[in-house]
Amino acid sequence: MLRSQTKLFALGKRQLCRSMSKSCDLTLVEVDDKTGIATLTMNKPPVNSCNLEMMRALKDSMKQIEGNKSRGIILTSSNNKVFSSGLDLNELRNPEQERLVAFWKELQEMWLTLYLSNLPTAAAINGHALAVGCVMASACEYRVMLPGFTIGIHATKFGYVVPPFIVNSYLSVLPRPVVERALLQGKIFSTDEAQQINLIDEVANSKEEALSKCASFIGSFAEANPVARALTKRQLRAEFARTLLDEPEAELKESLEYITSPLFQDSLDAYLAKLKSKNKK
Ligand SMILES: CC/C=C\C/C=C\CCC/C=C/CC(=O)SCCNC(=O)CCNC(=O)[C@H](O)C(C)(C)COP(=O)(O)OP(=O)(O)OC[C@H]1O[C@@H](n2cnc3c(N)ncnc32)[C@H](O)[C@@H]1OP(=O)(O)O
Repeated sequence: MLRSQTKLFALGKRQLCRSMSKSCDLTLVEVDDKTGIATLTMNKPPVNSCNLEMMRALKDSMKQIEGNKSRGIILTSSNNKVFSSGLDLNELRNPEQERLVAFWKELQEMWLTLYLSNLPTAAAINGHALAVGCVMASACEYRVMLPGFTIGIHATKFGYVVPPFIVNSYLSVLPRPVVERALLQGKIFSTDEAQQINLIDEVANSKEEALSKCASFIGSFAEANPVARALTKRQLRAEFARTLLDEPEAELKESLEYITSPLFQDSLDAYLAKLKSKNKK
C-alpha cells in the first residue's frame, strides 16, 4: 500500500506543502502570506477520484492547514474539467476487507475533518463535482462554481443507496424537500440549476475569479473571534455529524455489509463497464 507523506517547502513568500504518493502529489497546499488563506488543490489525475491515499492526503492537508494557523481553506482542483469524480469506484469493486475498512474509515474522517473544520471553508468548483465530489463541496461553507459543469449526487441512478452522512451533507445546504427529490432522482445539476436551488452560492467565469470570490467570503469573517466562530460552527453542525461522531463503527458495519453484497457488486460491475466503454467508442 502506498503511504502518503507530507513535505513542507518554503517558496518565496508562500509555503507550499504537498501530500505525495509514489507517482504524484495528490494534494497541493499554498498559503497566501498576505491573506493567510490556504488553497488546497486536489491533484490526482485523471479525475480526482477519491481512493484511500487521496482521502488520507486531503485529511492530512486540512489538519496541517489548521495547525499552521491559516485563516481559511479554499478547496479546488488542478484539473480544469473535473473538481472530483467522487469515490474511486475501483476501491469498492471486489474489495479486500482490510483495505475496504481503512478506505471507509478514511472517508468518514476526511468528511468530518472538512465538515467540522475550525476554519472558514470554501470550494472553488472549477469542474464537474459528482457524488463525493459534490459531498466535499457541500461540506464547505461557501461554493463558487464555473459555468458549463455539473454537480450532484447521482448514486440512486446507478443502484447505490445513499449513506446517511451523505444525505446530511446535502441537508446542511438544501431544504429537505429539495434534498429528497434530488437524491431520489439521482439528479445532477448544471451550474445554472445549482445556483437556482442555492446548492452553490455564486458563479465565476474563471478559476481565478472563483478563488477570489472564495477569498472574499473567508475575509468576511475578519471581525469574528476565530475561537467563538469555530465553536459556534461546531454547535451548528454537530447534529448532522452526530452519526459519525457517536457511532462510526455502526455506520462502517452497515456500509461494509452493503458494499460487499452481491446486489451492490453487480450494479457496480455494470456501472464501471458503462464508464469504461464510453472511452472505447
Ligand atoms: C445502507 C447503505 C449504507 C451505506 C451505503 C454504502 C455505500 C454506497 C456507496 C455509494 C457512494 C457513492 C459515492 C461516490 O462518490 S461513488 C462515485 C461516483 N462517481 C461517478 O459516477 C463519476 C463517474 N465519472 C464520470 O462521470 C466522468 O469520469 C467525469 C464527468 C467525472 C469526467 O469525465 P471525463 O470524460 O473527463 O473523464 P472519463 O474519460 O470519464 O474518465 C477518465 C478515467 O477515469 C475513470 N473514472 C472516472 N470516474 C471514476 C471514479 N469515480 N472511480 C474510478 N474511476 C473513474 C474512467 O473510467 C476513465 O478510465 P479509463 O477509461 O481511462 O480507464
